[in-house]
Amino acid sequence: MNKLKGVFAALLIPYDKDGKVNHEKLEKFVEYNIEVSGVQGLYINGSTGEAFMLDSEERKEILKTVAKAAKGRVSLIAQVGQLNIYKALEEAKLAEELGYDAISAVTPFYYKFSEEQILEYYKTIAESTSLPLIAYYIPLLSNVTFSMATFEKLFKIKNVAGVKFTATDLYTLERIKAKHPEVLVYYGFDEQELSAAVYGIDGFIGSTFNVNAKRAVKLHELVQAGKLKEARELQAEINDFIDVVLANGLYAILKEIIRQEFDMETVYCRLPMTQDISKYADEAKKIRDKYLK
Ligand SMILES: CC(=O)N[C@@H]([C@@H](O)[C@H](O)[C@H](O)CO)[C@@H](O)CC(=O)C(=O)O
Repeated sequence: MNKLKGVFAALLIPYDKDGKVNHEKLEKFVEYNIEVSGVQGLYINGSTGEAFMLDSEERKEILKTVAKAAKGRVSLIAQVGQLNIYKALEEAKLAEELGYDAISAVTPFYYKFSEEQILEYYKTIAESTSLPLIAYYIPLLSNVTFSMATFEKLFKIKNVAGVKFTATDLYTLERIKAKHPEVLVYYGFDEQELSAAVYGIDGFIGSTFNVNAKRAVKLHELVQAGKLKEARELQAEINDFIDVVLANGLYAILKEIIRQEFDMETVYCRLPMTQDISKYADEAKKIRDKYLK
């Protein structure tokens, strides 16, 4: 399970102007994450990958390209959750065949599913492969909130090994870790890494780790060593960076920073996101020079 601990970037995806995934540039994005940013793992087809705007074939091709580019250097988690559970099962099977270390699945959204229906969704996906499954809990975007009782039922499902906890309810976070030390818990708000790390959680999954993972790894180490004053100072340094990134356009700035590293042609976001991010180039260069050199 150690392969599943640490700092994972929620991988950004370079799209072309026509909305197609640019796989040649995607390999570069993977290279940058591993060799420059210093990630310990990659979380594929999550929110940051704009994956909920893709069809299953596009998501499968991304899983293949990332596995090929990573060459076993870092751990890989494939997010397969979606409303079409049959496609989720296909993607989960593919991830297992490609040698991914785990699968993950966002809570089913849009329709008001009952607790029983949500647990059945997780059971169906979890039993479809031998891989550990990390539930992707993000009430902010999914509109699905679990009680502690629901989390307890979720963790009883065979192969459910953890939760990617992207919420500010640190009371529940602490209760999960205190009552289920065997469950892998990842925190999802990069700007609050310190607040979660003190509860002894296992890892972090986030967008800014595509370019700033080294600091997140260091912050985790400082907390584990009990050096909280230094950890607070580092979180402040990280948040100075996150402040300007959020103020300018999260995905745009982060994608531009990677693009500039390899002097690649323009990359895009996927509609309905703001597609053309080239106007952020100057700001991204300033941010990169100030915070990432
Ligand atoms: C709502 C959201 O996008 N949250 C991000 C954070 O990394 C977030 O971008 C960061 O904390 C800056 O606010 C991640 O939790 C999302 C994530 O891990 C994913 O893309 O699957």
